[in-house]
Amino acid sequence: MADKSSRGLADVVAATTSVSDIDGENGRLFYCGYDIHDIAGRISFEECVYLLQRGDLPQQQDLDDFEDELNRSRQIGPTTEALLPHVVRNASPMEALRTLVSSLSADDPDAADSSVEADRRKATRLVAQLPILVARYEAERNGRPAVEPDPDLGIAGNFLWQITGQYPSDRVQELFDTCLVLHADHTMNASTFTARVIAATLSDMHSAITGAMGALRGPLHGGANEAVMNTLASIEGDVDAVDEFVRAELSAGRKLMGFGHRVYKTEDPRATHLRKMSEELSELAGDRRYYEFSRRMEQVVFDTKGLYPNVDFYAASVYHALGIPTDLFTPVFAISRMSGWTAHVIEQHEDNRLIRPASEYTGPRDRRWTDIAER
Ligand SMILES: CC(=O)SCCNC(=O)CCNC(=O)[C@H](O)C(C)(C)COP(=O)(O)OP(=O)(O)OC[C@H]1O[C@@H](n2cnc3c(N)ncnc32)[C@H](O)[C@@H]1OP(=O)(O)O
Ligand SMILES: O=C([O-])CC(=O)C(=O)O
Repeated sequence: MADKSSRGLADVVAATTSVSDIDGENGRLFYCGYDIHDIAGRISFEECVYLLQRGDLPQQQDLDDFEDELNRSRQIGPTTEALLPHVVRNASPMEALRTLVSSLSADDPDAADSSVEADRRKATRLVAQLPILVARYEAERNGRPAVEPDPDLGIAGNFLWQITGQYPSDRVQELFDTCLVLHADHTMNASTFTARVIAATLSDMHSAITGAMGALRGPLHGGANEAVMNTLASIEGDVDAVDEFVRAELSAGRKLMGFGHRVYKTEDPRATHLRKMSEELSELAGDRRYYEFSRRMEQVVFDTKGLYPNVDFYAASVYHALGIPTDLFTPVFAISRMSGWTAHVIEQHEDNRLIRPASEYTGPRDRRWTDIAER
């Protein structure tokens, strides 16, 4: 007989992993044993991807080789190229990207192979291809040719260059790079769990990642960063209007996106970094409005509900200050989380068992069939 169900699988250990770990009571996050406070701002996103997918930080030569491999892996195949204009016309960014990511398998030489070596090659390609797909989406919907990636820039710098058309300063590149590091992995969050469930049927990497994209999109998960920005932008007036807005939302029983977390009982350690980055980038952009609104909102939500901001909260004002369009915020999350998802799929395939939990039946029992004419 199975244990009683845990609503939303809270506190259920659904997998073993050596990719990341969280101490929710003390607000700590670790990637492969490294404290996020120790590595954020010190390792590049490329190093972080290497760490998550291979378990150790790279030596300089490993990193150089890995960066070369990423640069060579950006190309989008003909199937996805052909599909791109159609989905851009008819679908919002996360819908379009979910479909485009799925289509990448059609031209992937390792599509049908789920060996560790093939999974690693596909993981590298997916990490390199997704930022290009987002940039291509943005160019296509604005009816302009895509900006070519600059070989001197890393993933973070290139993305900003391709999206905004402006060459980012070293400091702006560093800050966005740190954002990508901060979002890279987070144990058994909903999208990673989805990816692992799919991988555990011995399905392929692209199927698992397509499912993860679908799970990330929801506003209770990665979609919250876009919702936060829409909330901030909807508040009219000066910073004092935030108090009234928050109280009205909470007393109407509505959730404020960007607050609360299933695991953290204290501040999300990623929010600590993003808050500082939001202030610095707002200064650089010469517009502190959304940073100050965010600070006030954080204070009022804490005073009224005792809730802390999660990773999505300050990400909103950070991405806005970087000039990223609001509906690309969740795609940016996906660009980063691709590193964690792919690492988990590799880990699942390396030591697989089908994931098939039990359920607790709550419907009626012992019913008797009656003919349709008599129901
Ligand atoms: C990358 C990420 O995915 S981070 C999370 C991004 N999502 C969001 O920011 C959406 C807003 N937050 C939430 O909906 C939740 O806090 C979640 C989904 C993150 C966590 O959910 P759960 O652990 O299931 O908590 P649950 O939704 O049951 O909330 C517990 C209580 O706190 C309240 N609560 C939780 N979050 C919020 C919020 N953001 N605003 C207002 N109230 C909240 C709930 O209403 C509930 O109150 P009740 O017990 O009086 O009914
Ligand atoms: O862990 C979670 O449930 C959500 C989260 O913060 C993330 O995926 O980064």
